[in-house]
Order: sequence, then C-alpha cells, then structure tokens
Amino acid sequence: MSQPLENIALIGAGTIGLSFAALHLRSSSTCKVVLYDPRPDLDSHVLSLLPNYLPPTHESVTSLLASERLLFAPSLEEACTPSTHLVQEQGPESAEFKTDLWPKIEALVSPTCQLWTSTSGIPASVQSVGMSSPGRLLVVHPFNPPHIMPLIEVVPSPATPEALVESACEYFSRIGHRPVVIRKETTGFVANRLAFVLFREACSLVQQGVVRVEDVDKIVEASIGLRWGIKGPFASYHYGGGEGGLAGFLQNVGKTVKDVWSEGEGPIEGAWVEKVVGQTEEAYGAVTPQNYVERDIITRRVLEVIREEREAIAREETET
Ligand SMILES: NC(=O)C1=CN([C@@H]2O[C@H](COP(=O)(O)OP(=O)(O)OC[C@H]3O[C@@H](n4cnc5c(N)ncnc54)[C@H](O)[C@@H]3O)[C@@H](O)[C@H]2O)C=CC1
Ligand SMILES: O=C(O)[C@@H](O)C(=O)[C@H](O)[C@@H](O)CO
Repeated sequence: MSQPLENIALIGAGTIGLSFAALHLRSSSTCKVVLYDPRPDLDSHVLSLLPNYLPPTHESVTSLLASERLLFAPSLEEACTPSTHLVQEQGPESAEFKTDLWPKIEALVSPTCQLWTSTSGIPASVQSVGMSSPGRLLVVHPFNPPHIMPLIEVVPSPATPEALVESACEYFSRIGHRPVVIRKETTGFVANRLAFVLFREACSLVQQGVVRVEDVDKIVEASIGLRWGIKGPFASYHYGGGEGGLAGFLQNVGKTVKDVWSEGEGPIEGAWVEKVVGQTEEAYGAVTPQNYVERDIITRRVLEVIREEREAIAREETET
C-alpha cells in the first residue's frame, strides 16, 4: 500500500480541477487540498461552484477554508512542496503548457510524491519529456464531472512502473470510482475515441439535414445512452444476438454494420460547425449553473439506482 494521499495539490481549478477538489475532499475527512490557479476570480469561482459539487451534508467550503483543509496557493512553489503526497494537474489542454510544467513540479516535491495529469488526450510520454524521471507521470483521465462520473482512465507511459498504476487504481477504487487501465497511449485514450466517433456521425447527420441537433440528443438519451450506462456495447450486442450472442448478432446484422462503417469516414463536408452550433444554441440557449445542478442530481440518482439494483441482484444470487 502506497502512502496515503493526504496532502494534495491541484494545479488548475477550472471545470475539472474544482470537481476533483470536491472528490478528494469528500473522500477523506482529513486530507488537505491546495489549489493553485492564476485566475483572478479564483476565490469567487471556488465559493460559487464548489458547494454545488460537495454532498449537501458535507462540511461547508467556508469551514474547509477556515480549518485549512482547503487552501489557495499564490504560486506553484507554495502549492507543491516536499510534504505534498499528490500533485494533480488540470490546466489548459496544451502540450506546451503541460510539458513545461512537469519538470518544475518534479523539482519541488519529494521522490515519492504521485504526479497525475487529468488531460483529455495528451499522453504522459509527451508531457514528461523534460522530467528527470518521466515514468513518474501518470494520466488519470476523468469523465466530466469527475466528482460524479465514476470512470477514470489510468494511462501509463511505457516508462511508468506498474506500482504507480496500481497505487492510482487502488486510490480511485477505494473512493468509489471505476479506474480502467489503458495499456497503450492512443490519441484521446478510449472513452473520448468512442465518444468522438459517435459525435462525428451526429455532426455529419445534422450537416446532411438527416436530423436536427435536439433530435440526435433525444435519440441517444432514449436508447444507446440508457443502454450503455447499464451494459456496454459488447455486452449489449451479445444480448442482442439472442441465443447466438455476439456471434449471432454479427452474423445477422454484420452487413449493415459494415455498410455503416464504410460510409462514416473522412471529413464532414461544408460549414457543419456553424450548423451544429447554431442548432444547439437555438435548442438549449446559454449554459447556466442550474443546468449543471440538474445534470448532477439526475446523474447521481441514476448511478445510485444502478448500484442499489446490482447490490440487490448480488444479494439474491448469494441467498439462492
Ligand atoms: N472539461 C472537460 O470535460 C474535461 C477536461 N479534461 C481536461 O482537464 C484539463 C482542464 O480542463 P478544464 O477544467 O475543462 O479547463 P478550464 O479552462 O475549465 O480550467 C483550466 C484552468 O487552468 C487554469 N490555468 C491556466 N494557466 C495555469 C497555470 N499556469 N497554472 C495553473 N492553472 C492554470 C485556468 O485559470 C483554468 O481555471 C484539460 O487538460 C482538459 O483536457 C479532462 C476531462 C474532461
Ligand atoms: O467528455 C469528457 O468529459 C472527457 O472525456 C473529455 O476529456 C472531454 O473530451 C473534454 O475534454 C471535452 O468535453
């Protein structure tokens, strides 16, 4: 068991950084989270958003600040110290920014400090080129918002020791998340690759006038979005194949699958960005904080029902 992650420095306190702050703070009643972010509105940003990310019964942000379990560091050097157990970065998605940052952090912390990046798709082997021990850097890619969404894609570089991978997986499993180790550094890792392929097809269908933005959302929410939250694509198609399972599915539907695959490639023609953005803004207007509150309430409830039902099924299986 690696050292407890009690002194945590979060570099970048935007959408993801603040969500991870809530996750770490609610996962341990003793851990200390130090935020470093040069944004001029950091105080108001944290005070306005962080309370929504913490459970309603959790210690208030004001109390966390008063007890110094939550701190704002005025500099990187004051956020990352020899007593820091974990530095997690969620700054701008820029290879230049992250590559420049990690050698600085490495020089500030102890050799046992865990170094994680929340990047959407910049591999650790790219970000760590300037580090003296590149293998120390590990990608822990969340799905927004990480204080609720359980997936963490743990993506080691070829230089990363297995012990660091195991330590990160152990931490996230212990706090109720679902880490999945991705064994090769692909662009966008796995979740984003799957999401972006679907998103490309959705944009193409809107651009072709096959369907409007809001109808794509209705279709996904009323079918695959629900289905894949319960059983992923392989299990779902295995079930869909009846007695033949996935082999039966591929035998029955395989030609249509391949026909669709062969069509859905290459760039989308025309001014598709303007079209999908225009229809999205027309359908939903500007995003408000209340949108996030409603999203989080429903997402938490769905996850809770899935957990409750799976536990009930497991209990029945052990009792029979
Ligand atoms: N937004 C999303 O859905 C997801 C984002 N990510 C990744 O998380 C990272 C952050 O993304 P977001 O939170 O969405 O962006 P964001 O723009 O909300 O937050 C980035 C924060 O970094 C701060 N920052 C800028 N320069 C800095 C510096 N020198 N030192 C410290 N902080 C600095 C900014 O002030 C800002 O608050 C990116 O790498 C992104 O790819 C990962 C999964 C999902
Ligand atoms: O969709 C998410 O939450 C994450 O998988 C991402 O990394 C996104 O691509 C994010 O960067 C943009 O929404």
